[in-house]
Amino acid sequence: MDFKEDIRKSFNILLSDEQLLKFSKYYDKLIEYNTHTNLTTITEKEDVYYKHFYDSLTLIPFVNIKDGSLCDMGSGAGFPSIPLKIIFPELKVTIIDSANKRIKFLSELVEELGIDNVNLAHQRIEEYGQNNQEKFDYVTARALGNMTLITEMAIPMLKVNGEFIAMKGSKGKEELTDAKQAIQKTGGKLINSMYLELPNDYGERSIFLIRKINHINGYPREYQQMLKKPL
Ligand SMILES: C[S@@+](CC[C@H](N)C(=O)[O-])C[C@H]1O[C@@H](n2cnc3c(N)ncnc32)[C@H](O)[C@@H]1O
Repeated sequence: MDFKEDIRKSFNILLSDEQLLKFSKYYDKLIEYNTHTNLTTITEKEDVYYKHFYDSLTLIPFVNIKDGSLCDMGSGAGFPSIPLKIIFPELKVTIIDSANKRIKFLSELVEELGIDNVNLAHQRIEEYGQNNQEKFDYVTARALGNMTLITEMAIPMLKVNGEFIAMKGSKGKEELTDAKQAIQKTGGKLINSMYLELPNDYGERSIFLIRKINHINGYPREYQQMLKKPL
């Protein structure tokens, strides 16, 4: 594996020794913590580097995301926001996750990596979103769930002209078709759809970029309502 060279080739980013060390510490911490707390089923070093770290960075060519505020919904063990923060230290990151064990892991991780400006919210996204409207420049979601639901959660938290980046697997296209109404009703507009393959046959991915055009009040609704009557 030549992670540094693959990042340079794919994203035109030359990782410093310090950044490489942060990824290495991230890997070690994830594996050590995973022995007592279930964080990921992917544990082989090369798999973690490509299926988690590299994959988290695939949005870089499509979004101008070097600084500003980013909210990562359902970040789990920190994807995509922590790899992005290692590359772009100026980003102000807020992570929302309802699983306390993941928030606890992340709080130890950011301390050990020595990264600042990461705010960890142990809360349900839709509750956080009701109280934090028009707040972020970017919202990300990777492997979080149904595109219609995550659109309703994400767009209200964006500032007007902010961007929602939804990171999906190989079946993203069908989900996007289902989410067209949700995008429109929450004041968003699909700007770009990207379909890509990870290196070394690690799989297909899709990334959708949705810009907020208007702020519409009343979203996100209560979770049960979102499930019962998807937009
Ligand atoms: C499948 S994991 C994906 C984690 C990570 N984004 C990744 O790409 O590996 C989904 C995460 O979202 C969190 N989650 C799911 N629904 C949520 C909600 N409504 N509010 C807060 N967290 C939620 C779960 O606790 C879990 O950590």
